[in-house]
Amino acid sequence: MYRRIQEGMCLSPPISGFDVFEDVKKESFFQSQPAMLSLCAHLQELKGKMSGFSNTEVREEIHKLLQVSLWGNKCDLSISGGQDNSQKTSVLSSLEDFKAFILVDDMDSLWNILLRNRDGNNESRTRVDIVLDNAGFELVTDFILADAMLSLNLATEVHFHGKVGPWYVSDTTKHDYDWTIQKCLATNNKWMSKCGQTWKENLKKGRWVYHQHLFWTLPHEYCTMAEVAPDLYTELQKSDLVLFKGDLNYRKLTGDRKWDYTVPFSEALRSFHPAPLCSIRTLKADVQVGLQEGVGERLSAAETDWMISGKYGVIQFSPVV
Ligand SMILES: O=P(O)(O)OC[C@H]1O[C@](O)(CO)[C@@H](O)[C@@H]1O
Repeated sequence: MYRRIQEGMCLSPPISGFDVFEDVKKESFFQSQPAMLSLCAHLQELKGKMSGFSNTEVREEIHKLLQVSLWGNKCDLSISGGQDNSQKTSVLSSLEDFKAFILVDDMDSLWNILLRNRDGNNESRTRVDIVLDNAGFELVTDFILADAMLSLNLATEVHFHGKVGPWYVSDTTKHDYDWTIQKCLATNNKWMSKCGQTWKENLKKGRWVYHQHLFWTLPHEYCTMAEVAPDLYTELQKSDLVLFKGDLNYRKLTGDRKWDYTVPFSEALRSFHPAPLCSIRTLKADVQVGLQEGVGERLSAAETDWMISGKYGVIQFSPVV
């Protein structure tokens, strides 16, 4: 359907470059602004005190921001049919309450990779890639996470991957990416504006890099990437850690199959192992692997819509196997 819409636009010059979802995406950004402001203030405060942080404190902070980025994935405009689905309240203050809804949390595995950079010598490089999902609140949570990873010396460069055109209503395009940074920079809130400034500089200095590839809007499951888009697979192989945001990425990682809940994530990925990777996803479609014995059955008995409501989430890691 999204390709059909895109095709319709492409065949209608002079509006072939028009994003039919632009207005709802912008509206969702503005409606989430109070929640974004509190995150930006939190990040700047963190930067002010992090020089004396122990590794344990750094771990705790980055774990918090990973969870913020996870819950940011609740805000997509395809699950709400384009209706307001913005973040109205600060996520940070709710993290403890939300913990029970994280079905898999592989933070330890992520930490082992990120710690290598922090403990390494100045010449070591750690590249983290983020395969983006929704613009609006979720994108800002991804920026906050990426900024913190650089500032806390857990990574040296972050590469973002976006869509070539409008997709699943709110998915991030290059225009959304640049627009969001520019809007943050131009706001009259000092913390948000400072964030926007840093993010613009990160791009200029090559600490942040934006990529786009047609593959992300093609129907292929990711285990075919090496064959269908070898250039993209080779690009991901340069990464130390690839974070896949959102539900649709999870469906394509696991091939949207009816896996048993307990099948290991690495197995469900089949031949897709370009680099260590992690899915950060709230559940909106009926595929889930890597659960402890009995968890899926227990949830199914208690809540018929647990796999599609966006209430549950995973931070699920796979090493290169
Ligand atoms: O933005 P996300 O997290 O990838 O979610 C997209 C998901 O939303 C839906 O369009 C509706 O729930 C799913 O079909 C799709 O997997």
